[in-house]
Amino acid sequence: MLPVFATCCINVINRWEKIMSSEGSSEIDIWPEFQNLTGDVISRTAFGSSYQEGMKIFELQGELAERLVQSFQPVFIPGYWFLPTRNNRRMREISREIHKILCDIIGKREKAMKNGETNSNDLLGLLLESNMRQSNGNAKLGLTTEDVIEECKLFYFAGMETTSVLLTWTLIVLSMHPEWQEKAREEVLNHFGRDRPDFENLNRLKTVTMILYEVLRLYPPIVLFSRSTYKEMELGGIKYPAGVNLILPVIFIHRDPSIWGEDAGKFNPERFADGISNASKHQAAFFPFGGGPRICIGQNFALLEAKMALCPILQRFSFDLSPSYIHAPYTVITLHPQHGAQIRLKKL
Ligand code: HEM
Repeated sequence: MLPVFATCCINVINRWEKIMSSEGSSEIDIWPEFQNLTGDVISRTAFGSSYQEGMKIFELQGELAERLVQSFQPVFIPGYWFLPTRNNRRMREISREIHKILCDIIGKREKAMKNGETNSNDLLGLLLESNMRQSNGNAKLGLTTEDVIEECKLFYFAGMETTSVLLTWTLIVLSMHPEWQEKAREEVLNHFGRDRPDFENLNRLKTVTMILYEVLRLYPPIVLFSRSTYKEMELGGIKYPAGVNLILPVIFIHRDPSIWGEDAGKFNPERFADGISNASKHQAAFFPFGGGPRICIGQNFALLEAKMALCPILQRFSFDLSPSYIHAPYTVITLHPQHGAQIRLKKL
């Protein structure tokens, strides 16, 4: 995984260096840059050699998310989603296109695996291999192709959008707080100098980890998620029948002064100096990756990828906000910068 992260990050950094002016500075909207980066990473880790076909999926999923949000009505009209409006038709078209790309990738891979022509060191290979082993020729056992398609779609969306959002807000916030940018750079240079980061030392980056946690607290990529009661139960002194949908408003809890103190709205990574459990009054108050049995399976992947991307950026550039940047977080399933994230980079 780490070589994949490194290759993708270096491609981005090299491109940034190429577009620098002769004075060694330039303005870049890092939001699409990080979407490309995390799309590239997830395509390669999910689909290995078929990553280029996979890249098309993330463009389509981005459009699907935008259209899904557009389709929410101020007033709920039952059956609205089934009407053949332009938006609904396009959404169905996109879903069919994603389905077809995934079917083609899976079909090719299954054929190659049967012929012994491929290894299984990517997500798709692992899913198909474990499926073949489990079902052992019995089509009724194991995952169906549809199951594999759904797993790939989930992995793709969950893994790409969220991490690109995390990286984007991190650079924005470090531009707003140059003192923390400097602290992070110092730590990275102390550990790695100008060299490529290695796995062992990436896990030892304390300041960078505190910064990432504080960004996840203030700008959680998933601002809310839900749970349903499967039986009658009492929560906080209130009885709920089965089937009630409960919303967990991550962003509100992450910014609640009664939990985090009076400076809850301020960027202060120092609060995580003694770990997550000592950062607030309630251990479970920090939950950007959800919780319980359905907690995000990609949290270590995401944090490692974010650190791997931040290191070469801090090693090679200093950065601040462009005057054209407008701070406007808004939600299109994940928490986006509404007008982009224009950053001025300066070569070090
Ligand atoms: C900053 C990055 C990320 C954030 C903030 C994030 C957040 C979340 C959240 C809030 C959930 C729902 C958990 C729950 O219901 O308790 C989730 C689920 C999930 N995430 Fe992530 N995620 C991130 C990165 C990733 C990555 C990189 C991958 C894959 C490589 C991934 C794969 C998944 C999957 C497959 C699930 C569904 C798990 C299940 O339902 O059992 N996520 N994520």
